Formats: sequence, structure tokens, C-alpha cells
Amino acid sequence: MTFSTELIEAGTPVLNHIMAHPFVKGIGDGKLSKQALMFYVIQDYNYLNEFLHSDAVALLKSTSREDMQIISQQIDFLLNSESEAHRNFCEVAGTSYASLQGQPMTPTTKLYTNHMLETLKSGDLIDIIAAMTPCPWTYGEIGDRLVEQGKNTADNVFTPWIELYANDDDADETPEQFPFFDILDREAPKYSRERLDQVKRSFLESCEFEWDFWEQSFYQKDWQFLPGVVLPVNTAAKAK
Ligand SMILES: Cc1ncc(CO)c(N)n1
Repeated sequence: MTFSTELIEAGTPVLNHIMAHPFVKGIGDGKLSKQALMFYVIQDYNYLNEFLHSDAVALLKSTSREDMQIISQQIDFLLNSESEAHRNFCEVAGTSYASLQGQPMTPTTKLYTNHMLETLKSGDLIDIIAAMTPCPWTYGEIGDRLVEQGKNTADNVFTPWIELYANDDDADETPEQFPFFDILDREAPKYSRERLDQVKRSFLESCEFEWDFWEQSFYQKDWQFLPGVVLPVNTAAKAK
């Protein structure tokens, strides 16, 4: 069994919980509160900035052009395509993307990004990539599964979001669709079983943080006592 197959098997129960989460179901059904959508975009903007920093260090620690290519494609997707997913949510929430930037991180976003950034200090490429992989993996699966369920209909307001993340019409869960798994499979044979168990734990923690991210957005879970997220008063939707 390849290491990525092992990770996918171990992560699938968490992925199933993600699919059952009311936020993800809401994407499928085209129904989510404006508050949940805005809270998500505010925190995801913060999250993706740190994800880019992780990509940067992963690139620094890569030794093959093949790995560098995968990481640079991830950076390109994040900077140039993923903002379309945010804009889709902003449009439905009736607010501008710019109004949802530059706000404080919630406790959950901090925990998740700190978990990724921790690996940058003393981790190897495998540690960095393992903590990052649940991000593209779970979103690709959410997109694919919602398409399989026929949720990307013309009247679903979130169809652009679903189609951005769906990998293709091939329902097969092959690691090739998530190229970070290829990096993990190339690196894994260099390590002991004990070390790989640590890497797997870190991957699974990120899977659970993915669930937490939907949860915090759906219920707008924020700091209890400190100033936190301020949702903009809804203005008429602007084009940009
Ligand atoms: C929290 C989170 N996980 C994964 C993705 C997919 O890139 C995202 N945009 N945000």
C-alpha cells in the first residue's frame, strides 16, 4: 500500500463528517446564511495567506523540478483561481470581496495555520506537505462528490464554487488528482514507520481542522472576550 493510500483511508471517516456538515450541505443545496458566508471568506482569506507561506517554504525545501512544479501550480491556483470561489460567496452574501479582508484570525484559524506553520520550523518537505494536503484533498473531494450528487445545477447559486473545486468527471479517487500525494509517496520511503506515523497524525489533524473550519463559519465561532470579526453591514452587491 502506498503512503498516500494509507492517508486517504485514514482520512476518509473525517471527510465523511465534512460532507455531512451543514455548511457543506448548504453549498450543495444553495442555501447558507450571509453571515456564515462572510465569516468563511474573512477567515479563509487569512488561512490562505498562511497557506501561501507554507507553499513558499515547501518550494524552498524541494529538490526536484517535479515537486517545484506541483507546488508552484498550487500557488498559482490559490492566487489566480481560488479568489473566484470567494467572489462566488461574496456575491451571494451581497458584499464586496475587499470588505472581507484584513480582519483578525479566529482561534480556529490560528490553531489550523499554526499547525501548518509549525512544520516549517524544523520539518522536512514531507511534514510540510502532509499538513497542507487535506486542504486541496478535502475540497477536491467536496467538489467531486457534490457533482456526483448532481448539485451543480443551473439554479444553485454555489455552482461556480462547486465546479471550481471538482477535479473532473472521473469519480476515481486516484492520488494523481491530488499531486501533493505524489510528493508524499516520493518522500515516504526515506522514513521509518515510526516517523511516518507522526506524519500521518499531522495529516489527520489537518483533516479535523478542515471540519473545524466549516463549523466555525457556520456558527460564526469567534473570540469570547476579545474583539473579533466584524461582519460588514450588507451593502448592495458590487461588481468586484
Ligand atoms: C480552510 C480551507 N481549506 C482548504 C481550502 C482549499 O484550498 C481552502 N480554501 N480553505
